[in-house]
Amino acid sequence: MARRPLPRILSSGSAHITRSREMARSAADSATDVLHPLITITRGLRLLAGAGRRKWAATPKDRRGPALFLVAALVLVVALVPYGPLLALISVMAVAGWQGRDRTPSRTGPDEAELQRLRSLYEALVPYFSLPEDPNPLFAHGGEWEKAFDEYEFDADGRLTRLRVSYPPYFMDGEHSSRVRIEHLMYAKSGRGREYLFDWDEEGNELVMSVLPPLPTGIAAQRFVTAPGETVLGFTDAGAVRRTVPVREGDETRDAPPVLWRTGARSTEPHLLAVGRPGSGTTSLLRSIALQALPHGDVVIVEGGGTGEYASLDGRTGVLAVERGLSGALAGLEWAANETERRLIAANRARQSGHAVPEDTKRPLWLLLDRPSAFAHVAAADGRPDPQELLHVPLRHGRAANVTVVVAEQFETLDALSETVRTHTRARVVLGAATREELESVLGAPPHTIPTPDIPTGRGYARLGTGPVLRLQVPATPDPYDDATSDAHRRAVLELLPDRHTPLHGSTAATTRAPEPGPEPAASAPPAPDPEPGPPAQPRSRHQRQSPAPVPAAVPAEG
Ligand SMILES: Nc1ncnc2c1ncn2[C@@H]1O[C@H](COP(=O)(O)OP(=O)(O)OP(=O)(O)O)[C@@H](O)[C@H]1O
Repeated sequence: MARRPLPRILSSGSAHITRSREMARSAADSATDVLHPLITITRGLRLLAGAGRRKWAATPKDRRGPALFLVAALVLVVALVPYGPLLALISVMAVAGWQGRDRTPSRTGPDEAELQRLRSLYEALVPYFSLPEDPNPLFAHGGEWEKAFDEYEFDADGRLTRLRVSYPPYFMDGEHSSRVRIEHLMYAKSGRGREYLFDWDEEGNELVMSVLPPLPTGIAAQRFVTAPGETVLGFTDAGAVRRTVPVREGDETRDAPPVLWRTGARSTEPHLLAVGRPGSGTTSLLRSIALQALPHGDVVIVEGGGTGEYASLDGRTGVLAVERGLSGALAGLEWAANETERRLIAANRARQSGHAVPEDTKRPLWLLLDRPSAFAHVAAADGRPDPQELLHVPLRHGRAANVTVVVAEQFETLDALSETVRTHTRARVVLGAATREELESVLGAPPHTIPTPDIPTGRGYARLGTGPVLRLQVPATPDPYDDATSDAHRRAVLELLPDRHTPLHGSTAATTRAPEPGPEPAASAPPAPDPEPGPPAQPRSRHQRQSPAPVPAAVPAEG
């Protein structure tokens, strides 16, 4: 797949380095070619010298004198014979050249163990790829596996890394269950613990199985080079996407293939749902999205888990609220719904009167909800609406109003998500361990790989709308206040956090971390929307509501 070239400013540095590397490599190759005979003779001389040393060491001491005498006599004879020294030199060089020759045996095919693997895989596939009525079966017990496996590669440990299988045209490769059976069998026979890609060519009746290298886990949160409206969800395989972006990994900068999610008015998947098991990394994904959104937009965070994992964002410029309680969540989301409507009306009026759309309707607003299902039960018990109901307007009309909704939920509580959330979140991510059925139910299509059983945190799959299912590794974006976070990652996240717009006092910090014990006073909710599109009611984070603070600088201008 052709890659879109990077902007000159970004690519020129790395292109220069690549050119220099290529020049150095070709110079080294030429030098090796020229010096090859010398290298061979030197290696041979070294071997001869080593053999001589060993022989000398093995010679008993009482025989060393006569041996030395014999050698000296030989040298004398050679020196006296016409052309003796020259002939001796040529002979020594010839022997050294012979001794120093490259003796690595060139492999011409698989060894016995590898052959056995291929044979047993072939035998295992016979029941699936043969029919009793076939007079000339490609797959038959004791048949010729070479005809079915026309390309194969093994790694240094003798395990298959690539295999091209030709199969009979009557195999139902269009049926998902038939494919899955073959993929699981080949996975089991080729060695577990690695991730395999299965590429079915239905036209050519061929299947190529290849081992995928693990996705790099060393990329941490950083300022990614993206266009406005693009968010890096994570990184994927090199051939799977057309773009690359420069990333810092440790001390190195390299180009990596990102999974880019486009939001805003032209997005076809304006909202995202991320699903995973506990500890799979969905909170880190939301944190990563928030850090990328904040330089250009405002963020409202609703944390159903109530564990304070977004405390580092609380009170930062652009973070309009971090809500952990039901009342706060309801207030924040009600404001967001009103704000979406206000933006729509303002933009509509401007268009109708032939004016430019007001700037305050363009600033991206992000609603990040981590486990909103946690509120459903409390809300029902308390006779209050489920906060998810308030997502109806942002989800349905958010695209035109630059409002983006991101929901993270766990598999166990996925049923608690409302139909609106499911319908309108067309960008999907699954992180961590998941069965094929679970992956398919969230992504809408099965992945083409079978993942390893021990998946690193933040590893999963992404699918944007009806696009392909992509492998995904989310950049490490841990909670900088977590003691378990490494110094490098803490620094990386702290560097990206905007300044605080209000000082965080000790008592407030405590309350922002603790889950809300009960319903908050209704007074904390933002005022009801104005009948006319007017100034938006601003939600504030809990500490702001407790101690009235100046309206944050990042709050959209009223209009
Ligand atoms: N992409 C990643 N790279 C490295 N470590 C990660 C990544 N994502 C998450 N982690 C680490 O894994 C742990 C769990 O992550 P996180 O809290 O994001 O998971 P979660 O799915 O939200 O789980 P929970 O709901 O139980 O908090 C944290 O210690 C976090 O730092």
